[in-house]
Amino acid sequence: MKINKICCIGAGYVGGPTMAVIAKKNPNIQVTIVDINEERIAAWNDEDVSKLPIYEPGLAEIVAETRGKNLFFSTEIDKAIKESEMIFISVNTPTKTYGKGKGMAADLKYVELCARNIAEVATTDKIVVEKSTLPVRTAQAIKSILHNTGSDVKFEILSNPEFLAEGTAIQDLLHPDRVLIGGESESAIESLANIYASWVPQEKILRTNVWSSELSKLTANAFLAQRISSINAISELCEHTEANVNEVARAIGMDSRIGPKFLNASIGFGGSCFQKDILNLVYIARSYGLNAVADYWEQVIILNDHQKRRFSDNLISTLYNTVSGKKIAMLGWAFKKDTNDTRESAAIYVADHLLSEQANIAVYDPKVPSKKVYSDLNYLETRSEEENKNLVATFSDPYEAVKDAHAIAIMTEWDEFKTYDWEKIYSSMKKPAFIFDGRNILDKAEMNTIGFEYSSIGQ
Ligand SMILES: NC(=O)c1ccc[n+]([C@@H]2O[C@H](COP(=O)([O-])OP(=O)(O)OC[C@H]3O[C@@H](n4cnc5c(N)ncnc54)[C@H](O)[C@@H]3O)[C@@H](O)[C@H]2O)c1
Ligand SMILES: O=c1ccn([C@@H]2O[C@H](COP(=O)(O)OP(=O)(O)O[C@H]3O[C@H](CO)[C@@H](O)[C@H](O)[C@H]3O)[C@@H](O)[C@H]2O)c(=O)[nH]1
Repeated sequence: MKINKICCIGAGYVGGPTMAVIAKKNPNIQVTIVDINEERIAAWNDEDVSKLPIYEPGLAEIVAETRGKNLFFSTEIDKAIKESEMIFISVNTPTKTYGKGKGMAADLKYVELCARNIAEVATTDKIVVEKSTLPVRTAQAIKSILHNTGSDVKFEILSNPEFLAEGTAIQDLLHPDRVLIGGESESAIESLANIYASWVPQEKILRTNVWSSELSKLTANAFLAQRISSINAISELCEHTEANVNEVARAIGMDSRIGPKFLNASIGFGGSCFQKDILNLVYIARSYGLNAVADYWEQVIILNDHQKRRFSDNLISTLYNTVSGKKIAMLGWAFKKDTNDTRESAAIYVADHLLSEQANIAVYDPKVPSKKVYSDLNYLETRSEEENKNLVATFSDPYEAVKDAHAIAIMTEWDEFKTYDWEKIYSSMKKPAFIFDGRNILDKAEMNTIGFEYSSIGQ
């Protein structure tokens, strides 16, 4: 099928950047991104591209170049579905918070709503592309909804999982390691492959069956997260021996079979994907009675929770076993650098623990707005919104955030933290002045020379 018009349902961290790059690389295809969230669409349409709802290096430039030409953002979902030959479903698939599979399975209600919406309004044949991360065999459910409309409209379903990482989304999209397309219909697969072929070499476009494609996405995330839990497990052992986790990571990473990437010990991984997708994998394995498989992958999450808790426990015990009434400055709130996304950020859980110990928390993050910090904490429902308001303060100037603090906790590896005037910071803090570097970004010897009591992960 020749594709002239694409619709993407879901203007989020995946839909926005992915479609912007598809539009840039395919100027003859009209791409419309739709969403039920009016505020989000309005922000995508803001004349000032620095106000886009998502911060990603390079994104604003591409939106400025393509928006209004062949890239459009709209809330008119039905119209966009009707007009397009190809529809991407890129809505959120969070962990279920209710009913069967609560806390484990992926909640597919948004995906199902999209399928029903497409089934209801489509009057011409469509290729429907699963861009969201979905459990194995979800395409089957979408197919069943679409094929039972009673009309003679034909639907082909493809799985095309996205592998971009936030903070590097545009570079990942422009230079993907691979593009994965799972499907039954060769012509539908080639229609989608042609769109990517505008900039991705053919040998990097993999074609598989639908289920391999769906499972590959969950597996890739499980393997990546497993590496982090593995190095984090070793970091704890390093802290009890004379070993240094950075040196260990470097030494093992030079083995070409292991490789150097994704071996940074940390306060634990965050983000909207790793935990959700592994829990989903565990749930699927258990639902087939594969308990050994489920237990194996679940350990990646257990270790990650342990790592976050260990960080806050260590902070409290180092501060003479109490943080009550003490000011703890948290540098960074996003789950990683170069994004304004805070979903599952370790900072939220560390702050919550410290607040339960009656600490006063001062937060500075270069990209996360103040109201997001409060909404993340309020969402946990550990204490009243008023208490969170009283105990937590947010700052737009890092030097103000750290003033009179008993300790600094580095939660995100923002590059700017390395460039701060740490002598100035030291002189403005309470003494002894502690730094808990959850990202191993500062130089221990330099911090000790300034006078800080410096501790990091696995050193
Ligand atoms: N964030 C990432 O880095 C990343 C990377 C790869 C894959 N994924 C997967 O991609 C999917 C989307 O993730 P995201 O981070 O973009 O989510 P997101 O929450 O940022 O965006 C999803 C958007 O879908 C909209 N939406 C929900 N239901 C809708 C409906 N029925 N009609 C129209 N709009 C609807 C929401 O309003 C929201 O704006 C998830 O399955 C996720 O696992 C995410
Ligand atoms: O060596 C490392 C690498 C990462 N992290 C942490 O791990 C989390 C996730 O980081 P990253 O994977 O870079 O970002 P995401 O945007 O979550 O991307 C992951 O999740 C996406 C959603 O499925 C996938 O598309 C990507 O391929 C996959 O990397 C963050 O908290 C990082 O700080 C570490 O602690 N140590």
